[in-house]
Amino acid sequence: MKAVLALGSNLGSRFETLQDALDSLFDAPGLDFVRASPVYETDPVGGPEGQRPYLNAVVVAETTLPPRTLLERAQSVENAFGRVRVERWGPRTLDIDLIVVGDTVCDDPDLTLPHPLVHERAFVLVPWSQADPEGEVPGHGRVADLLAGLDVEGVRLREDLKLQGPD
Ligand SMILES: Nc1ncnc2c1ncn2[C@@H]1O[C@H](COP(=O)(O)OP(=O)(O)OP(=O)(O)O)[C@@H](O)[C@H]1O
Ligand SMILES: Nc1nc2c(c(=O)[nH]1)N=C(CO)CN2
Repeated sequence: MKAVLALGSNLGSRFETLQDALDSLFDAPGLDFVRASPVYETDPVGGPEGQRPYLNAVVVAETTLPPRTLLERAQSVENAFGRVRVERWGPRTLDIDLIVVGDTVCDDPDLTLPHPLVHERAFVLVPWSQADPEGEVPGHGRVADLLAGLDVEGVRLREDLKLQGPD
């Protein structure tokens, strides 16, 4: 089944972190790379004032893994790359969200699918629509239609940055 994962970083070497995270996600069996979106520089949504912009991208994959196993994989990659020792409890350099996993719908606090905020997040929907123009959010409809109602001004293509498929 198809899995769509969203990657974000707003601290440290943001692009390097995204590329390393992508490579690690596909380092073990059960998850096959299909396509990475372009990279976008995006205004932070929510959170504390004065944050740096994020780099965001979306990865489309095929998986045989159950959604929870995929979440564990994503979390272990987050833990491997996701913290810098700037300060204790310092902010994360990497966030990986599961956006959709096939047509799985679940409403557990540990794993909500589709991701509960995807339909309002231009920083996910813009890259997703580029990587997968036919994408759909179960229960919400086509990515392209969801995007039509959103303000995309804070989401800027970084043509100079391109994620490679996993080594
Ligand atoms: N679809 C999902 N993808 C990733 N994590 C999820 C999902 N649904 C629920 N979670 C849970 O959310 C928690 C992650 O919280 P975290 O602090 O990373 O939120 P966040 O990524 O900062 O915020 P947001 O959820 O708004 O993107 C994890 O404990 C995880 O179990
Ligand atoms: N632009 C942008 N804003 C965010 C992001 C993100 O990835 N990009 N992630 C968040 C928590 O998951 C909160 N806000």
